[in-house]
Amino acid sequence: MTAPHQPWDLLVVGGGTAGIVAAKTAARLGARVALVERDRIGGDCLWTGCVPSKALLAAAGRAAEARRAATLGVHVSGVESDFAEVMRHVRSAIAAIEPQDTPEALTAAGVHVIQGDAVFTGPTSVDVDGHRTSFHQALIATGGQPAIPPVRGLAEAEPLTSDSVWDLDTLPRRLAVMGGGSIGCELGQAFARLGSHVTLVEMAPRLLPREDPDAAALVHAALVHDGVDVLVGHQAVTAHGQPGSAGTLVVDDGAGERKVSYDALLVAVGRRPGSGGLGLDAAGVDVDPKGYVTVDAQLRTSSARIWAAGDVTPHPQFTHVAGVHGSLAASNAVLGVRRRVDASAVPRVTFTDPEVAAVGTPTWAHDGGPDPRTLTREHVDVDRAQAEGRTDGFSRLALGARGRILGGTVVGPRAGESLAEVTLAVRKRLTATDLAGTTHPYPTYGDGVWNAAISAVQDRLAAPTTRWLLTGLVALRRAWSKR
Ligand SMILES: Cc1cc2nc3c(=O)[nH]c(=O)nc-3n(C[C@H](O)[C@H](O)[C@H](O)COP(=O)(O)OP(=O)(O)OC[C@H]3O[C@@H](n4cnc5c(N)ncnc54)[C@H](O)[C@@H]3O)c2cc1C
Ligand SMILES: NC(=O)c1ccc[n+]([C@@H]2O[C@H](COP(=O)([O-])OP(=O)(O)OC[C@H]3O[C@@H](n4cnc5c(N)ncnc54)[C@H](O)[C@@H]3O)[C@@H](O)[C@H]2O)c1
Repeated sequence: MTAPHQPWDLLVVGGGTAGIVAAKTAARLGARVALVERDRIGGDCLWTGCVPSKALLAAAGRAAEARRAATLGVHVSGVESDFAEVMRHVRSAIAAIEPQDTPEALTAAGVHVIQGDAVFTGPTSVDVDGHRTSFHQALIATGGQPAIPPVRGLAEAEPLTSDSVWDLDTLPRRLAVMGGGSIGCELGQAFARLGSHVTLVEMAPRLLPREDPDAAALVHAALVHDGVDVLVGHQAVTAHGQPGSAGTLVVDDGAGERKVSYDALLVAVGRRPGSGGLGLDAAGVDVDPKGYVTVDAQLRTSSARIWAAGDVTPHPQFTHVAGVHGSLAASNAVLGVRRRVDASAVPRVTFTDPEVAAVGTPTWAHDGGPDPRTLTREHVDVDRAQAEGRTDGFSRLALGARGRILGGTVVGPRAGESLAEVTLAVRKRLTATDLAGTTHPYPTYGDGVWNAAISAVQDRLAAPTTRWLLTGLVALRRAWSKR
């Protein structure tokens, strides 16, 4: 291995989104940068996460659209999906995006790529497959892996995870999914729409436990409409099955056990951090009890020259967070500046149909707290939704003092796009009046958020003092007009 510039200004461990963005940022700033990746550059998002899941959802969505077209008077007969072709589409989406993330692309951006497994040997050095490399600053961006919960027989059954589900070449007739979070709901809906009989098992009392309950209820209804057997409040107790073959999952809702037979079992109950085997003790890097690398607001670890970003830290596990944090940590590391993480407006989208998009302060009472002040525009009152026959959604804003927009939840087609302005509003501390005074194009789903904001202004106009003032002004004007 050649190591022309040791010690590196920045050595990045992990070539997923956090590592790639960090390495490119540091190189752009003029630093001498190396990135170590043990597998494929691109990480979870490109190979097994966002890209394949959204490509699969797109195919499944087309099938659902074709079936739903009859409600608008368009009759499409014989809708069939060919799983092998669908998976070809998934792979072609990956192939189209991959060139941005190849070793050659990184080299062209000024990053030295080292293929291998990195292990820290001290606070300023790593070993990559036995070769010592030293650094002034390093960034840990090693992501995570799917978690397998300690359910009897589960590990032995070798279930599918979000890592391996993409290797399927035939559609499972019966798919059991453990976990009703983002992955479980997205993939459960996609497989159901493509023709699997899906049973979704979630131990919490509702799907998407981190989202507004009204949003979760709409997703639940949509999944049931797609033919998914949704079992909320069910804990998996035992799995009976051999690797790669049919089996049974025994689930319990507290009142009794029930057997779910499957041809394939997908486990989607969260991820664990990829901090094991990295030699973090030797580097003086602390992890929390769950194994996440602890970082301060500048993304510095407990070791002065080592930083961390992405899924290996306790921050929300999203590609956009990994990228923004990778860039921030890299500039702090190589410039010595003190940029801090801004957690006030981190948007998230679950790409089910309808989509669930949310940002900022929750739009529902949570953690035992009081109901927040919210304003909701149901999509039955949004003209675009009516025109498209897609009224299963809403736009909801959480407001603080003087109408400041603190958060929002949008549910509906392309809700993630509608959320962009709410994210900006939260980050820039805008008020409902700011949003209400901004002309929105008609007819769009954005009308939902706009009209929620307008109703906040209308509520203010209806307050007794304002009402009294306005009535007085109108009366004066009337008197003046009569002169
Ligand atoms: C099914 C699924 C769908 C998702 N959909 C979305 C979505 O729609 N939107 C969204 O925002 N997020 C989504 N996510 C989450 C998103 O994929 C992750 O948050 C993001 O990819 C994390 O990036 P990262 O750089 O932190 O880690 P990773 O992408 O996991 O990269 C870590 C890299 O480090 C390498 N590595 C680990 N240890 C070592 C070592 N010792 N030496 C060298 N290299 C090492 C690994 O091989 C890997 O390439 C999804 C995730 C899944 C699983
Ligand atoms: N659209 C997106 O942005 C997107 C999509 C997919 C994944 N992701 C990221 O990937 C991460 C992992 O996704 P995930 O869906 O695996 O995790 P998650 O944390 O979103 O959901 C896991 C779900 O599994 C349930 N669960 C836990 N143990 C269980 C058990 N033993 N039996 C039944 N249910 C159980 C939990 O109550 C929870 O609802 C997410 O945190 C998210 O950040 C993002």
